[in-house]
Amino acid sequence: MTAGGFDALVPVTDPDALREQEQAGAALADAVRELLDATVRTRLDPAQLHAAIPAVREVTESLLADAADGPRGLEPSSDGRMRVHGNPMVGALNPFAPPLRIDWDGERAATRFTVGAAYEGPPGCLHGGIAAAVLDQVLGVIPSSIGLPAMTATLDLRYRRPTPLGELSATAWLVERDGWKLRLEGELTDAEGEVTVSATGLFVVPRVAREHLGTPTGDAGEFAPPAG
Ligand SMILES: CCCCCCCCCCCC(=O)SCCNC(=O)CCNC(=O)[C@H](O)C(C)(C)COP(=O)(O)OP(=O)(O)OC[C@H]1O[C@@H](n2cnc3c(N)ncnc32)[C@H](O)[C@@H]1OP(=O)(O)O
Repeated sequence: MTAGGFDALVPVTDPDALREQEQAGAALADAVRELLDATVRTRLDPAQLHAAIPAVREVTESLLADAADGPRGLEPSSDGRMRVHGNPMVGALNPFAPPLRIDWDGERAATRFTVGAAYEGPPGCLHGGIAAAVLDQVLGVIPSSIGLPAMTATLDLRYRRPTPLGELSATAWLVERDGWKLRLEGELTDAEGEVTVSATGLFVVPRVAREHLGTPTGDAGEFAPPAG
C-alpha cells in the first residue's frame, strides 16, 4: 500500500477526471523538476542565462492564469484518499519533492528515491535538513497508516556519516504506542546499504483529531518493534 495520504476514504464524484488532472499535474512537476536540476547544474554564460529567463517567465504566467491564491491544503485524490499534493517530500504536484513514494506493509514504511544537485549540502552530499525532512515524512506516514493521524512533536537525528547524492532509501517503524503518543524510529541508507542517518521521533495525535477518534487503546498490538 502506498502511504502518505489519510486512510479514511472520501467520496469522489468523478475519479477518472481527477486522475487525468493528477497525472497531467505530476507530468508538469516532473518537467519542472528537470528544469530545477538543469538550473542548478547549467554552466551557460551570463548572456545565455539571461536569454532563458523570458521563456521561463512566460510559462509561469500561463500557469498562473488559473491558480489557487495560496497553498492547496488537503484535497481528495482519485484513489479516494485525502492528500497534500503540494507536500515538499511526497507531493506529486511539487517539483521540489524528490518525490517520495512511501510504501507501508503493516510493519515498515519504506521508500527508495533519487536526489540530485538541487538537494546538495556538503559537496556531493545530501543537505542535512533534507535528510531530516525525508525521515520526518517517512516516520510521519505511519500514524495515519494505522488510523492515528499525528504530528511530529520531537524528531531526534543522528548523522552518522555523510549521505552521498544519488539513490537512497529510507525506512521507519513503530516502536511503542502510549495512548495518543507514538514512538517511531527510522533510518536513511545510501546505495551501498550503509545507514547514514538514524532518527527517533515522538508523534502526537493532536487534540482536534483526538476528539474525533475517541478513546485510545494504549498499546502497540501487532505494531511491535521489528527484529534486528
Ligand atoms: C490532523 C492531523 C494531521 C496529521 C498530518 C500528518 C502529516 C505528516 C507529515 C510529517 C510530519 C510533520 O512534519 S508534522 C509538522 C511538524 N510538527 C508540528 O508542526 C507540530 C506542532 N506541535 C503541535 O501541533 C502540538 O504541540 C502537538 C500536536 C505535537 C501536541 O499538542 P496537543 O495536541 O495540544 O497535545 P497535548 O495535549 O499538549 O499533549 C498530548 C500528550 O503529548 C505529550 N507531548 C506533546 N508535545 C510533546 C513534546 N514536544 N515532547 C514530548 N511530549 C509531548 C504531552 O505531554 C501529552 O502527554 P500525556 O500527558 O498524555 O502523557
